[in-house]
Amino acid sequence: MTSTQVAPPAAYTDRDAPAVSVRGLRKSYGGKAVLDGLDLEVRRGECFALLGPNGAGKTTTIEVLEGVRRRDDGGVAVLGADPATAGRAWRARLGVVSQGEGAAQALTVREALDHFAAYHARPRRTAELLAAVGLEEKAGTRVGRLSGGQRRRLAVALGVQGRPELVFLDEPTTGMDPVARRQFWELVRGLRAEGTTVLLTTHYLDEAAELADRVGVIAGGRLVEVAPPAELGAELRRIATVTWLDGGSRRQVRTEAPAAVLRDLLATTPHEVPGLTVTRPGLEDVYLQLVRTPGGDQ
Ligand SMILES: Nc1ncnc2c1ncn2[C@@H]1O[C@H](COP(=O)(O)OP(=O)(O)OP(=O)(O)O)[C@@H](O)[C@H]1O
Repeated sequence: MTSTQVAPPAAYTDRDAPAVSVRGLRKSYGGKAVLDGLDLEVRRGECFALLGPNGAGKTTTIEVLEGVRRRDDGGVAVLGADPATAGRAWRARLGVVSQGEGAAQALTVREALDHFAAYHARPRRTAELLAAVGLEEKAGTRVGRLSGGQRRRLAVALGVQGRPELVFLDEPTTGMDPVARRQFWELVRGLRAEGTTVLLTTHYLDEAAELADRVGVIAGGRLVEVAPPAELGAELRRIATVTWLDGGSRRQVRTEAPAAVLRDLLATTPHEVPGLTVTRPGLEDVYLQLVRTPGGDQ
């Protein structure tokens, strides 16, 4: 590995230092660069959502941060340590919900939670976890018999069982039904209220908007933009679209000054303007444009 060794300065142990700090992260598979100089900072106590198309490198990034994947180059500090060399004490401060299948198929849900509780110094109570992820009725069911969405719920419960300072959630709600997703959102809000730092990946933009203090979009191997969800793509959001019906046909104007367009329109129309709407791009529109930019040639 040619990675730049980040010698964490004393400040990194400070509660005010970022939970995650990444500079110039590079990773290739078979000569093809997936991460091409990615910079990322996650502040202590925030919920940060990593967005990006399939194959953009979100899981690769998270795995490098968890210390389970080697990087080719770049400086990485997670809770003040380099994940490539950090030890068990550091790992105990992390919670991980990965995309993979869990183990312990033969145990019941309750047995699995009780079993893994022994690995933590201060585990959350099994009953509390079962309630938090809505698996109380499945407590006596073998893990191997759970549905896909129920397995995700169990994975989330196991990921937060040890009261981690920083939790990585890689597509945590994939396969969950809408009720379970909302339950999960409550869980994440609770974690955040306790001061836990959360780094999650998701393809659900409503989820990112609901949960994240800031979102980052990966495209073309880099983070192309970082902002609070409502401010992402501020430039793109300046353009409003005014639409209305004119003699049965639909008219549309894209403008940075919708009020002026409306004034002109109302001045020339004696009655109501049929079908009049003013819209601005939402998070999804902005996201789609960001991942289509030259930086993110997906
Ligand atoms: N072990 C590996 N060997 C070879 N290529 C890999 C390996 N792991 C990932 N890749 C490739 O690297 C790219 C990034 O994969 P990664 O899983 O990080 O993307 P992602 O953003 O998490 O995607 P998704 O949204 O689909 O989960 C993909 O093209 C993938 O095929």
